[in-house]
Amino acid sequence: MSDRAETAAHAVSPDRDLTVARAGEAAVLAVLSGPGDGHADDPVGNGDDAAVLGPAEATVVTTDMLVEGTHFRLDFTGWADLGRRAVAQNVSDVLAMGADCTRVLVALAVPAGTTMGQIEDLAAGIHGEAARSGAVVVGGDLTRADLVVVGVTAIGTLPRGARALRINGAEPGDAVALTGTPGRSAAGLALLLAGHPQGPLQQSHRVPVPPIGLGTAARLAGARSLTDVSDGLLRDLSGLARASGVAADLTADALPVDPLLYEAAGTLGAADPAAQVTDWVLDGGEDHGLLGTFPPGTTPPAGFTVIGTVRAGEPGRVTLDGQPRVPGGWDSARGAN
Ligand SMILES: Nc1ncnc2c1ncn2[C@@H]1O[C@H](COP(=O)(O)OP(=O)(O)O)[C@@H](O)[C@H]1O
Ligand SMILES: Cc1ncc(C[n+]2csc(CCOP(=O)(O)OP(=O)(O)O)c2C)c(N)n1
Ligand SMILES: [Mg+2]
Ligand SMILES: [Mg+2]
Ligand SMILES: [Mg+2]
Repeated sequence: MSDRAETAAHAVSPDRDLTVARAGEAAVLAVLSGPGDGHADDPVGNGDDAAVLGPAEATVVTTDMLVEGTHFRLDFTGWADLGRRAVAQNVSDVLAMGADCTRVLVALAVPAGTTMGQIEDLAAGIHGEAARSGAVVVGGDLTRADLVVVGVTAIGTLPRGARALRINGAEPGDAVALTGTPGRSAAGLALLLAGHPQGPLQQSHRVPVPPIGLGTAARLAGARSLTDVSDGLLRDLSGLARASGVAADLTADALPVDPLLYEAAGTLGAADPAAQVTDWVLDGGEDHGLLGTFPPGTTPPAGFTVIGTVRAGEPGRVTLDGQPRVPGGWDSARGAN
């Protein structure tokens, strides 16, 4: 079979000249993922936060890149924070399977003029964040490029017999629950873009803090589904709901809102501060909180806030106080929506 024919076998877009930006993330990933069923031994193939390689090993594995200009700017983020963030956002996908991270590999591309001091700072961030997560660095790659790219592969383990927490396990009647306060990273980026370099929200943008241990805690508490919020609360909840074949209803009053977001909206002179805060909370992304669903009769672990419920309905549909909400957030092929 020619390369062309193999690609066409699982391509969803008939138009080879379409740009990725026009096609959108879902179409690009459908082509890149191939049949997507994974190896016959694997409890979870590609398509979730991380794959689970089986049968007996139950090894969880995931990879995410940080690309200069797309995910970070070196005038906003120092090298140590960049290293921490690259590890943290990958650990987050391991936690989201109900697992703990044990090992990471780091693929690094840097311009020729990068200094050893910068590499030392990057390494300190990488190893520091790995240690915080209970993981060690076991490999990587180094090459020269015009832009800085930090690609991390994170590996975790699930105890023998433990079930992975998928994005497709939510059922009507489940409570929807979230860790942390969403929107901090997006508000921090807005402040940085407006010329305010220092502050707790800006630091949350530079380095998200995934809740180590809470993926496992959610699994032990009986969670039926789990993901991490990288692209936006609404977008990631809608994706989980679609994969589960259910709808979800959020209650605005139940959303945990960091008061610093109102302060940021004021600093930025937002015309409608409350609307700006809601936008950050619902569509911000990059906070890497854990978002999951818990069946009736279970209690989400400390650190989770219940923000809504799952019901039978159009798969992926999300409402806020009864009103349908179209997710904004981030599409990896397009950028911001
Ligand atoms: N280049 C690729 N080839 C194959 N699968 C991919 C590729 N990029 C992403 N995927 C898969 O698509 C799904 C969504 O990816 P992504 O949006 O990066 O997940 P996350 O938001 O959890 O980091 C994941 O299951 C991932 O493994
Ligand atoms: C300079 C800059 N511009 C814009 C953003 C906003 N941003 C970039 S990627 C992203 C979403 C997450 O990225 P993605 O690669 O889709 O992560 P994944 O879902 O794979 O974990 C957001 C909100 C940013 N972090 N930095
Ligand atoms: Mg994820
Ligand atoms: Mg990813
Ligand atoms: Mg991710």
